[in-house]
Amino acid sequence: MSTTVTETVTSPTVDIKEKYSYDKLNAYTHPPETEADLPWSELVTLDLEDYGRPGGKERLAKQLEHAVHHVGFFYVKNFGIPHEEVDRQFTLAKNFFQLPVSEKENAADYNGWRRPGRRIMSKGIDNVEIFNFPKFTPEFAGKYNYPDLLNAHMSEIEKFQRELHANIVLPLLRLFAIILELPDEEYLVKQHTFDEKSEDHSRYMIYHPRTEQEWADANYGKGGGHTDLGTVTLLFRQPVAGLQILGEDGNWTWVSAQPGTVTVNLADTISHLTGGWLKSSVHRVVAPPEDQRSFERTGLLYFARPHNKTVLTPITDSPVLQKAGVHPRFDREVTMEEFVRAKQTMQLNPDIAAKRWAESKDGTVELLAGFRDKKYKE
Ligand SMILES: O=C(O)CCC(=O)C(=O)O
Ligand SMILES: [Fe+2]
Repeated sequence: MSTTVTETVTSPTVDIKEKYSYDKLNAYTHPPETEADLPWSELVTLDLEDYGRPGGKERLAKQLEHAVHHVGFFYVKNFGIPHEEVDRQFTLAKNFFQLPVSEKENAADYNGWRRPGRRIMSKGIDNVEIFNFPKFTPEFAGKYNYPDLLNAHMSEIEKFQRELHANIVLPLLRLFAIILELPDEEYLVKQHTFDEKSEDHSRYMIYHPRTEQEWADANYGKGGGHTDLGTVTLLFRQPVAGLQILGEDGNWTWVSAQPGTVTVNLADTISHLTGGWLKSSVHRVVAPPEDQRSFERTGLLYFARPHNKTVLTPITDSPVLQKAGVHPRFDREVTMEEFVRAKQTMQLNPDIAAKRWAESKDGTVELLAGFRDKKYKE
């Protein structure tokens, strides 16, 4: 047996793994639930355990039909990720946001760290800090300098992202295909395979507490109604209330924190692919009820998107869409890549966006090829 030098060399990876091991981090715990009596949204809960059973997909599709056409929001449970693994992600998020700015600011562009004060609001600046992880595919490998805290746990962060995609996003896309009566149940899955280039990302997010004056200056978050950009957004249970949905009746209701669930909302792209039949839901995050206002609100999210090359015209071989007589949303062929660019130009450049909204006469702004974004009532 040859002697090697490896036993005397300390690997930096081993060092950071030791330095940032979970027992040395500040453990995340959920803040207590609110006692406030709020108008809660009534959302269906899909039990994904049923998905693999005979007839399960069909049962779940039936259960989901109304929600995806009329509400745009629902919960899923039993998605095969142990809650300890989810809690570890919350702990990494908490500890990441506690790092000094000098350690956070290395990462760049849409992915990586975004400091508070960047998001567009009708009044005031935002209190939100974000870290986006692009997909763990070769296009993004080595593109960002992550802080050591995250590097120490990168394989688990990747595993978690891949599980969200495989255990939740793909099964939901098959359920949508069943609802749309597509001849190929894999139709949408084929536009969302993990390994091909797309701008999916997982996200750590924190809403910092605001003073009463800051909330008043920000109009209590009531101007922040928006739809998300992609296919579906997954949002882990967060007990600090704040998320609201705009219903078909024009009223806002609050999304409650159901234990063991992920909240799912449909977003713009799946709506484009179905000419608006699948509903991209309008939502916003407002000031938490008074008994929760002093808490940080930590978010764990996944934003699913189709491949960049996907053309966003309505699917042609769906009897459901044919019967509904849906129309394209754009006046020419638009790819996902173009749509992402157009929407992010508005999201990441508050000055450009504010100017365009100010110039708008009817509360809408043309985003791309005849498709208009609109502001939602407070
Ligand atoms: O934090 C939440 O509850 C929702 C966040 C959200 O709507 C978004 O990031 O698009
Ligand atoms: Fe959103």
